[in-house]
Amino acid sequence: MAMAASSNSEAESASDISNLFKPIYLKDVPHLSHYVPNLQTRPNPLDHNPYFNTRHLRDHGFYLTHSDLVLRHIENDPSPLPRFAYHRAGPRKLIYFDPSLVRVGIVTCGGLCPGLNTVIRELVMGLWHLYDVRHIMGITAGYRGFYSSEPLPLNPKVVQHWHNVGGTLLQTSRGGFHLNDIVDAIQNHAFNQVYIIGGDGTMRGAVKIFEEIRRRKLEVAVVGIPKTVDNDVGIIDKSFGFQTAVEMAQQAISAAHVEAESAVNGIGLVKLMGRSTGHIALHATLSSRDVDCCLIPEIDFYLEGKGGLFEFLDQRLKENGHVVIVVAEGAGQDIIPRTDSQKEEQDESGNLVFLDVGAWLKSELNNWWARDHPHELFTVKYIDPTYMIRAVHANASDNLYCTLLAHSAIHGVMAGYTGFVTGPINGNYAYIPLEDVAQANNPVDTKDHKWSWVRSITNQPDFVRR
Ligand SMILES: Nc1ncnc2c1ncn2[C@@H]1O[C@H](COP(=O)(O)OP(=O)(O)OP(=O)(O)O)[C@@H](O)[C@H]1O
Ligand SMILES: O=P(O)(O)OC[C@H]1O[C@](O)(CO)[C@@H](O)[C@@H]1O
Ligand SMILES: [Mg+2]
Repeated sequence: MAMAASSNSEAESASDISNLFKPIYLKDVPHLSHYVPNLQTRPNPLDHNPYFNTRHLRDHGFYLTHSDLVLRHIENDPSPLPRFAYHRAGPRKLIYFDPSLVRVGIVTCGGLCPGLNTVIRELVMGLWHLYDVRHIMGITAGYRGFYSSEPLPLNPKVVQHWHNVGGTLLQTSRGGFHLNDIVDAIQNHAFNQVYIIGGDGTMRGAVKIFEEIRRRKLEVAVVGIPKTVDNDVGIIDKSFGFQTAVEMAQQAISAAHVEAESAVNGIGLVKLMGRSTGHIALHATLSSRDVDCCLIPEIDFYLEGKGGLFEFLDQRLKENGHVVIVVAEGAGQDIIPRTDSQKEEQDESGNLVFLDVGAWLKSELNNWWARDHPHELFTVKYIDPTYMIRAVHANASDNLYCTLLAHSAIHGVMAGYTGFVTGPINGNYAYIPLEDVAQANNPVDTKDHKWSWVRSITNQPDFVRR
């Protein structure tokens, strides 16, 4: 019997790994040589850089080749989904630009995120010290800066201390995306390398810029560096600044806990960023362990009745005397009453303006308690650290991440790639088609282990009406 069982399970595990041999499709990225004829190549200047030993042999040398790939899924995925591979980021033996003729434009768009200034600094440092590029310009105040203001000359001396400063010293903005004005400005400034740092909206704009540049057959490489404190950009492992934001959120949660615990029937309510994804709220909840309930945009919730939030809070207050709630800014937007004009309100980029879910919840909580427990003490302390978690400089690990991102972007552009994004996939830096990143979003997967883990430590309801 034992023998039969063991050979059965061996046969099962042997057949289980057949998916490892599914075909792998390469997600190629565009290259300048695809549409610009007769491009000259030259040896990589790293050959003569005293800090790099380019003759040092790994398996096949210091430089990466077209065959160095990163797999999208490294686990044995039993689903019928296809398997994809991306070009691995890093220096190439031959480059497609004469460094003395390179003219760089760097722009930051969208909301702030810890690490923006580090990425800019490392782009400047890397271009200057690795590739001897001397003409580097910062475009000020987002996409509109291309056509509405003079660029800011950047060099190592100017950017030396930028990694110690939050925000973006180039400034940023929303809106102002006028494709032809932007590409005309790129031509007028004779930029041939454009580094675009921003979130999902920025990447969608970058695709259009790249396509227009290709349509005009300009010898200009366009690279996107994904930035989003919400971690809502897909394909890459996570976005820079996200970890810093989660770390900063701990202070708010901890304060909410102290306030709630020090009151009779105290509720500490913390609103964290996350327009369409609850990653910050989820990760902050898991790291803190003081949170009783985490509300995210991916899960609808309701207040009244069986299985609702109030029933859960009632119970938890009876058990513990206090409750800490973390709510992502995009949660509950469907159930907050809106006036007609609020339904229409958009920011300059066309994103719907959200109502303050924290303020609404606070008022609903107070009404509920006054109605159901009129003679008992009750306190809601609402903490909204919104900008405090993103308007800070990057922590050590995000700073390192920003450096690797910037250098990966530079190596890819110098090698002639264009219309791509660089970012880590399974811990390895890769070149990903811009279009794919612009289309991919990254919601919290509420069916996977991480969300189950949240539910298991908070024991909060699943908000499924039964
Ligand atoms: N579909 C689009 N096509 C062209 N440009 C776009 C598009 N969506 C947004 N943009 C432009 O990209 C810039 C940034 O967009 P947005 O304000 O949505 O921020 P984001 O890049 O998504 O960053 P975040 O959401 O993390 O703050 C703006 O200048 C906006 O006009
Ligand atoms: O107030 P701002 O600068 O428009 O930014 C707020 C938004 O930016 C983000 O930080 C990133 O999209 C969101 O979480 C938030 O809704
Ligand atoms: Mg966005």
